[in-house]
Amino acid sequence: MIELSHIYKTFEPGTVNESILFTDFNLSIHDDDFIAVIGSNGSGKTTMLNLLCGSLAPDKGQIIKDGQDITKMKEYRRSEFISRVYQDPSKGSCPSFSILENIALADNKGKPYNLGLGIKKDRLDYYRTLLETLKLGLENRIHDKVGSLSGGQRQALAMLTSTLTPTSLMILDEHTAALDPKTADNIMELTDRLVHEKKLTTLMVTHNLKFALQYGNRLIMMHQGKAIIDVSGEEKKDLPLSEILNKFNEISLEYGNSL
Ligand SMILES: Nc1ncnc2c1ncn2[C@@H]1O[C@H](COP(=O)(O)OP(=O)(O)OP(=O)(O)O)[C@@H](O)[C@H]1O
Repeated sequence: MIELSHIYKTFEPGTVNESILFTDFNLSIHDDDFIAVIGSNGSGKTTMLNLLCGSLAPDKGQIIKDGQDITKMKEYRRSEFISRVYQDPSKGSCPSFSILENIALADNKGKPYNLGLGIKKDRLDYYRTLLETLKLGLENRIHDKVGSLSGGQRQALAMLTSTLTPTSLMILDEHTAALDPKTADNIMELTDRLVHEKKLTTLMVTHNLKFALQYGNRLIMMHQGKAIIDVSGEEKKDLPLSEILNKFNEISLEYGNSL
């Protein structure tokens, strides 16, 4: 379990641009959670992910993993057990490396490794088998540079590489937002399959309400640094789209704009 406990975060405190975002924010992510996070722009979704990954420190509060306080743990150390797939497909892989090199690098995350030593035949066969599961024909292109792949292909590869080694939390940061609708559907199906096959604890931020309702066991809606909806199980399954749209309308009305 990973917890954000009594988190406070203010940006640019004491200046005219001061922005108080989190005031005693709490979130417990359980091991069997696949959480879809939705919310208005500026509601704090990315900041929440950054706090979990360690790219941002809270002003007050703790981040706890399985009872251990990791608040002060550096981001690179947390990356050993937290993986993140970004909105921009170019962020999840190295374009000047081949597909094979990218997979080998991910496979050897945290281990002393030298690309010059080469990749053993049985490992190569294993990587090909993994690539076959993506059903994109990438297993026949293992020596192609990743920079030559489409956004959808790169995102599929990023999903594969980020789940190659055991991970305690997979963070999906609007990972389908830059893809066309059909490719986004395919990546979501792949995501769902990997989450279930590997029993991944997953936190997915999305602006796609269809995906948020269709996938995951839990749905959280953020607004102004608070979780204004947090439903799971049957309650999530029964949640009508109209209720979410009404909430968005209420939020929007606060700012003087109805949907
Ligand atoms: N580094 C920063 N400096 C100043 N303000 C920031 C910083 N990062 C975030 N904020 C502010 O915190 C608030 C929440 O931002 P955040 O990016 O977490 O929202 P979000 O829910 O991810 O939005 P979006 O859906 O637009 O991506 C916003 O008001 C934003 O301007």
